Amino acid sequence: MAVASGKGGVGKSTVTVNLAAALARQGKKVGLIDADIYGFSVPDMMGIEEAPLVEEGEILPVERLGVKVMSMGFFIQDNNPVIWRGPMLGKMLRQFFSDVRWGELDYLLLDFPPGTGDIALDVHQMIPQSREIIVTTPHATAAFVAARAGTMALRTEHEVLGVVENMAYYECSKCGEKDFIFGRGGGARLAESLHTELLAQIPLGAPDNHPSEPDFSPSVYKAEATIGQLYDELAQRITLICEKD
Ligand SMILES: Nc1ncnc2c1ncn2[C@@H]1O[C@H](COP(=O)(O)OP(=O)(O)OP(=O)(O)O)[C@@H](O)[C@H]1O
Repeated sequence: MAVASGKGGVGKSTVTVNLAAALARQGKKVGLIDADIYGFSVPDMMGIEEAPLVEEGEILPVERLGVKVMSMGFFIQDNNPVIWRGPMLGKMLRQFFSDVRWGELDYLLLDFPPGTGDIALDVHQMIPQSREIIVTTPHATAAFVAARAGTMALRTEHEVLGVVENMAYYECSKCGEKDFIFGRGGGARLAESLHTELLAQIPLGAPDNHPSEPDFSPSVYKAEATIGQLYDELAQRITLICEKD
């Protein structure tokens, strides 16, 4: 299941790690590939500091919050940039499928790089049966650019499961009033243009986590938080769609 976006910075990685954690909370066996090879951020978002172990020539994914994670970030020292051309990226990604001991999984999530570049195309060709979730903000431009990522999925005959509108609104903690800071309706319009569903609207808000907590994951909302519950509902909707087939 690939998570894609048009523009960068709309929260695609945040949605991927939280959806993965929510699926794991439901007892699903979940893997996550950080396929954003230039802009990897999943290890940092999940607070993973350890490197994966290698056993009998296979890489063991790092497990966090019940999610098995693999990222280019595990093989890069000191936050150095990845300076590779397209074919190398595809090769690396292929290794994430072939040389990693995933074990049995119910869901393997892929955090795509933004846009419709080499990696997105590689994955489309590598796993033709993959399904896709498109993340956008409510802003008209973000939704317009995201439509291209959605159209790419449709052209490569990937099923689009639906749209997640992130940063949909800000809810005042005192009066509960919703403020639609980035505009309204981008997610719904995008879903309509792709003939799919608007799966969730996630508001603005930082996770309430502290480094002293065990398994500290800076970008993962707790299950009991309002946004954590929205991710649980998103995970339920997705399992309903996927498991009815
Ligand atoms: N609902 C939200 N509320 C508040 N901050 C958010 C929310 N969603 C994402 N963010 C923050 O916005 C920033 C961008 O998010 P993220 O890295 O997930 O976006 P992205 O689309 O994956 O970016 P890129 O395309 O550059 O990889 C991060 O700092 C993240 O913590």
